[in-house]
Amino acid sequence: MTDLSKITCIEDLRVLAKRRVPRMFYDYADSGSWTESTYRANQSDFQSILFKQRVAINMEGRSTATTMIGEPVTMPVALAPTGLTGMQHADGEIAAARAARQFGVPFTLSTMSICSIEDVAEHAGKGFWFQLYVMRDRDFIERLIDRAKAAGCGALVITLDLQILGQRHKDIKNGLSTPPKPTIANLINLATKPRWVAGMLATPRRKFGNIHGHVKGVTDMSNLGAWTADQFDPRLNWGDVEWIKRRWGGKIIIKGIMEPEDARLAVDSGADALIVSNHGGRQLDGAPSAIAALPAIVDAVGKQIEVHMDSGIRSGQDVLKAWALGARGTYIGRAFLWGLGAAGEAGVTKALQIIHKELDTTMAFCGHTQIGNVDKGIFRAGTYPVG
Ligand SMILES: Cc1cc2nc3c(=O)[nH]c(=O)nc-3n(C[C@H](O)[C@H](O)[C@H](O)COP(=O)(O)O)c2cc1C
Ligand SMILES: O=C(O)C(=O)c1ccccc1
Repeated sequence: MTDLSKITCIEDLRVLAKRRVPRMFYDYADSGSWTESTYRANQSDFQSILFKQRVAINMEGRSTATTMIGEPVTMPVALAPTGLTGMQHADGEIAAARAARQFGVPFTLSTMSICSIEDVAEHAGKGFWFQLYVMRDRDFIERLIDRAKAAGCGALVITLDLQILGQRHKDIKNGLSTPPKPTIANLINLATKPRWVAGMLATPRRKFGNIHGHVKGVTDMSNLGAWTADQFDPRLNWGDVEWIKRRWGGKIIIKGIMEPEDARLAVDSGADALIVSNHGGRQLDGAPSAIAALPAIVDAVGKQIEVHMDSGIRSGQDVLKAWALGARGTYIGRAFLWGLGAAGEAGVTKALQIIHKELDTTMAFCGHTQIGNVDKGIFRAGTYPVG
């Protein structure tokens, strides 16, 4: 067991993950597309918003508990769907789902996970959501939807911002694939990651669990970029959301909205929530940060639909800022992936503990004890909105 007692912030988890995770998979997570300017803006725009410090207000009896799409959560934070999570750590999706369940926050499983829906279902709690990527093969998508339903997933998160893949230079240079190819460079790098290798040798799961063995003819996914270009449906549109919603029959969350006009279409689609997101800066480089895009979307549709956000959250302070600007839920991607890479399930738990403590303490310093009462009044005038 790793001693996590000196780990005090998400940045510490990132540094440890970088040491323990093979370079190809560390780089895959810590990448944005092209110049990575949107990836950077996601964080720097959070930092430019300043709090108003209040004093001598009773801080006792604090609570960060609320609901996301009616689901009780201990704080408005869910684990974002992330592809290849089981390559950050052996059986990574199971580890993350267990940590989320224990903490009382939702876990979202990506279509592109290593552990399958069925693998994870045994370990996930009530907040087990499935993220859908729409492929050209509609029969496969229908089966995927049915599998998520059979596994008891409480919401379907439909991602609309990845019909094609934003180019991430490092993935191409590293020859990203799962399992990694036995090249000299990879073998040399793996030799420096004994914990990771030992974990992987103890599990059979190294390929895409929702896809391998479920789609006829799909065996070679070693070139992920080429495979995505081949399989993902570039014609995806709002009409598809309609048939998916009908087939699913449960709660729907639309992921990847950055503009009020698309937010209105998400409302029209009958979704229960939308996620303001630029995919963690991994798709359209040059798009604004998600925290900059959030206020206009809350203004446009916040009374009709639950607005969530992700992209750039690295602390509980960021969660509080998003909440105060109207996000009724947030998602963390890298923040939990780094915990996972650093120390498996315990590392994800650590990430959640860090974020919860930062959220709770900052709320108190801003003069509030109940997250439900927090609004824009916690900000210094002139430091928001950003962008
Ligand atoms: C390594 C990685 C893989 C991802 N894979 C998916 C995915 O399979 N499906 C999806 O909808 N979003 C995916 N995303 C985007 C996340 O769901 C989320 O929008 C993003 O990570 C939020 O930004 P953050 O990492 O700064 O918190 C991925 C993000 C990362 C970092
Ligand atoms: O890497 C990603 O951001 C992502 O969503 C994805 C896309 C295609 C395959 C695997 C993951």
